[in-house]
Order: sequence, then C-alpha cells, then structure tokens
Amino acid sequence: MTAAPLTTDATTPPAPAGPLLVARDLHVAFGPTTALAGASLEVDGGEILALMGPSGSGKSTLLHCLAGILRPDDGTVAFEGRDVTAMSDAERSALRRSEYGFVFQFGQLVPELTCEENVALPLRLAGVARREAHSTAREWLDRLEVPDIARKRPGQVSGGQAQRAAVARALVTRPRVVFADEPTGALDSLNGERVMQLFVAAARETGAAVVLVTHEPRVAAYSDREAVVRDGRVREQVRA
Ligand SMILES: Nc1ncnc2c1ncn2[C@@H]1O[C@H](COP(=O)(O)OP(=O)(O)OP(=O)(O)O)[C@@H](O)[C@H]1O
Repeated sequence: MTAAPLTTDATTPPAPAGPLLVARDLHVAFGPTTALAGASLEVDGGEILALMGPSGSGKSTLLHCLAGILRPDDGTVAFEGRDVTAMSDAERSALRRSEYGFVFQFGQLVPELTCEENVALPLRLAGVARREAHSTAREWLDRLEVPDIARKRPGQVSGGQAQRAAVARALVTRPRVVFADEPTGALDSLNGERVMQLFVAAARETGAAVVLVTHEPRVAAYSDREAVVRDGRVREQVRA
C-alpha cells in the first residue's frame, strides 16, 4: 500500500481562508421603516443557504445588501475579504457581473429575445464570441431539461420553463454566488420542486453558493442551512 503524500503540490488550490461573504451588523431604513436592525450573516463557498422568516422581516433587504445591490446605512458586507460597502457603484456592478448570478420570482427574461438568446446574454456581455455563447446556452437549457424552448420567446413558454431559463442564465457564467429571491414563488408546488432540484444540482456542479429567500419550507428543505430573519436581524440558524 502506498501512503498518501503528506505535502501538497503547487497545483493544489489553497484552503479557503474563511467564509465567502460576511455581512456584519447591517442597518437599513426606508424613511421611518426599519428594514434591517443589526443583521449579521456569513455564507460559505458552495453552500445553499435559505433565508426564511415572516413577511416584512427584512429577508429581501438582506439579500440585496449581500448582493451589493443596496448599500446599507451602517455595517459592512465583504466578499472574499473585500469590503463591498466601500466600493464605488461601478466597482460593485463589476463585481455583480463577474462573480454573482441572480434569479428573481418572475424570471425577468428579456421579452424580445429568445430563451437561448437570454441565456447567452451574460456570456455575450462578458465578451464570449456569439457561436460559443449560444452553444453554451443550449447546453444549459438541456441541463435544465428545456431544450425545446431555445427558439421561443419568454412569452411563449410556461412559467416553469421560463424559470428554468432564468436559472440557466444565472449559472451560465459560473458565478461564485447566485442570489435568488423567491425563485419558485410564482410556480405550483410540483414545478417549484423540480426547478429547485435542478437549480441546486446545477449550483453544486459549478460550485456556486446559493442564497435564496423563500417562504416555503419545501423549498428551504433543499438548502444546507436555514437562517431565520425576524425584525431585521438573523435570529437563528439551523443546519439542515
Ligand atoms: N423600497 C422600499 N421602500 C420602503 N419600504 C421598504 C422598501 N423595501 C422594503 N421596505 C420595507 O422594509 C421592511 C423589510 O422589507 P423586506 O422586503 O426586506 O422584507 P421581506 O422579509 O423580504 O418581506 P416579504 O417576505 O414580504 O417579501 C418592510 O417593512 C418593507 O415594507
């Protein structure tokens, strides 16, 4: 029997230095309404994290702060140790484009483009040549089990099919984190479960972390960890 080598070679990636995303003591107010009141949360690389909690508790606001869409009034968000809250708007949008993917409740696909063009779009924006972007987009539609919608526009496909295209579009650039706000909220439970299964399987394959807001325990059941938000703070965390 050969002993396993004790040393690592130069090609071994370094062990992760810590969590991928760290939010500390976030405060956000919209006029007189407090949305976040000291929310803190960490997200590890590759983990599926569900944000749960009552309506109006601050889940979407927390997601928007984590994703660098909204700058908190106070507190910090760091991605791989880089302070996102201190970045300029241009730096934050560059970070979002290069490292993050997004899925919303209603796919928010571009209605004038075919589903294939929608999925290819983030690659085209990243400078990938047209032919390669489209062939990768078709692979992703296959992976999400909707090859037939490639040439259809979003208005010509079902809600579940459109949401699969939205998941494909979010993952096609192989982002480090996908943020999803009620990704199955507009689907019936059978469709919602299938979309979640495919979403989680694809994210695990690419190594993307997923942060998702959901009301549905059946959707949260696909996560590795649930964080419960109440009154603008993360109150408890349960490892699945
Ligand atoms: N753009 C905004 N302008 C004014 N108030 C807002 C805005 N966004 C959120 N709020 C308020 O901030 C609080 C937190 O909202 P948020 O959407 O983060 O909660 P949530 O937990 O995601 O709710 P839901 O589950 O109903 O989507 C709520 O009281 C909400 O009304």
